[in-house]
Amino acid sequence: MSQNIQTSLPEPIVRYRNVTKAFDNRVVLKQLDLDIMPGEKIALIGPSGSGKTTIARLLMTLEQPTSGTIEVNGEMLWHMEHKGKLVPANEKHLHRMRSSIGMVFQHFNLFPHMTILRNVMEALVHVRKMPKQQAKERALELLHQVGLQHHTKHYPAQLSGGQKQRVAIARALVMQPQILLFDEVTSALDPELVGEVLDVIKGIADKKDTAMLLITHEMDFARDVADRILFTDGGVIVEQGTPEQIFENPQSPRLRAFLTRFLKERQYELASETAAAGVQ
Ligand SMILES: Nc1ncnc2c1ncn2[C@@H]1O[C@H](COP(=O)(O)OP(=O)(O)OP(=O)(O)O)[C@@H](O)[C@H]1O
Repeated sequence: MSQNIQTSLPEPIVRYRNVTKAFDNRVVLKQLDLDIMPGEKIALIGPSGSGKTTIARLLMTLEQPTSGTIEVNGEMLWHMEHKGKLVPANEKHLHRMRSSIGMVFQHFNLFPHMTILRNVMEALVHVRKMPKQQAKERALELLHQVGLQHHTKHYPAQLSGGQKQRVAIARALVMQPQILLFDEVTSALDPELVGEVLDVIKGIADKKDTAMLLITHEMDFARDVADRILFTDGGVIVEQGTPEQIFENPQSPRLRAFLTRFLKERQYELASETAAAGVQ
């Protein structure tokens, strides 16, 4: 007797279709097609100005596409149904869609007048309308997870850059987003603080089934964390693949040139660090 077993592939949680973005007639993203699967970890690499941040800002509703569509969980981000027709999204729709997406920025964006605990609780209480005690418990759990359980009463100004960034990560995680966006989260940090933030992100990537879009210039980190790497240049995805494919067998001349340049810069940095250490 044959059994009719139906296997259905999971649906992407994010779907960019033919998305173009122009600023003042200057096209910075060209006809982007991208699916992000549930739990998938994607690293976006590429030269400065290649459109990486724009990809994330479009999803975060900080920018609107010039053309094309973005769907989250099968629902249009920038459009909504009204009387059976698709109409431009209103603020309420955008707000609801945004609530399943978390973002961590380069410059932390913490509230300076609030304690670390309040910073992490704030959105639970005011956006999710969660009772304060429950929000506090959830926030404390997250602060523990990022290793800041002893700093809950401190203010952002009392923390190092790495600690501030870990608060920002806890604040994004506390909302239990389906997808987390990290935009160059270590590029404003002193080199000695980079590792602690990358370790926290790696820990989250290993433990949680949250999808992640990581924009990074840290190639070793991208290799460690990502399931898939996208290389963008000139507003298009030039090449994509597993970390092994991208770093060990790059196909396009643009990606090869980018990686070569990156390696040279890295060697130069290492040589400078070694020379500086020798002088001390
Ligand atoms: N609000 C804006 N107005 C005008 N131009 C913009 C705006 N935001 C981005 N751009 C331009 O769009 C292009 C792509 O920028 P984007 O920040 O997406 O690149 P990126 O790959 O993230 O670069 P980086 O690695 O330097 O952050 C750049 O040329 C940038 O100057």
